[in-house]
Amino acid sequence: MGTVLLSAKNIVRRFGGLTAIDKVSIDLHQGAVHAVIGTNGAGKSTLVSILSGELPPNEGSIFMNQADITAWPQPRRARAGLGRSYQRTTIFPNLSVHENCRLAAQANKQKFWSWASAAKHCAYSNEAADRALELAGLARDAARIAGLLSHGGKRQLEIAMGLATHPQILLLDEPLAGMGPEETERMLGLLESLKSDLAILLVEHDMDAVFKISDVITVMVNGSVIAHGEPGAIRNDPQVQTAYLGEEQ
Ligand SMILES: Nc1ncnc2c1ncn2[C@@H]1O[C@H](COP(=O)(O)OP(=O)(O)OP(=O)(O)O)[C@@H](O)[C@H]1O
Repeated sequence: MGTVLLSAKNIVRRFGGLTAIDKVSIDLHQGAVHAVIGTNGAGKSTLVSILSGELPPNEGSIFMNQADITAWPQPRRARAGLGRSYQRTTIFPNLSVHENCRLAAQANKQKFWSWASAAKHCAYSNEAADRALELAGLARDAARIAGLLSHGGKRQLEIAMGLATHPQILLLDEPLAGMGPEETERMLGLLESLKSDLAILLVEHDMDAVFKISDVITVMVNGSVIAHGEPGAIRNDPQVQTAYLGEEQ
């Protein structure tokens, strides 16, 4: 695995009396898909929100390329190369696929003079959108109205919108939710093709997909990490089998 691009150390997050994240540490490496799995309510989405900067941790630190970004708000992290996709679809359904990507690129690169120029004339964001659609396998759908894409196509578009911001790190929260087998295969192929340049964090309930695509897996139960390692080791870990995989079977 490549360099550590994002590192979180001893993260704690409480909601009132509930400790949703309890001293969780995680390193995301370039060229690797790092899955975080766990039972419902284990704290996976909370962890993603803390890494992306949408929620502050109560304790712990987050580093990106060795800079301490714990106090950075979400837009600053995004500009520095931290992209995320969401559990719910977040596209603009009435705009074209290309326009969605262009706006994502433009929003991430706001300059004070951009208020005065029409977005469609912005060369930077047009190029970023072209590149993202090419990478995400959506170039042929650029002119289609986003709301008319299939469910899988919309999830692909969300990844393309993330890519339009030129991320180094991509945080994906259940990108396979609601997908059929063919769409899942396509998405896994896409993640595989993207991963050499990126560090990818994948929160996902589809265990077949997780074990197929991940280089490293972290298993969470009730806010704590109970195991961390390569897929083979995780599959055979008795504690994981009891706490989580056994429950699935
Ligand atoms: N904003 C909030 N306010 C209060 N409690 C919250 C909030 N967000 C999450 N929680 C609680 O924190 C715990 C962790 O939730 P989280 O959504 O991170 O789990 P998860 O592992 O992503 O679950 P799932 O797999 O069901 O999406 C849960 O008990 C949840 O109810």
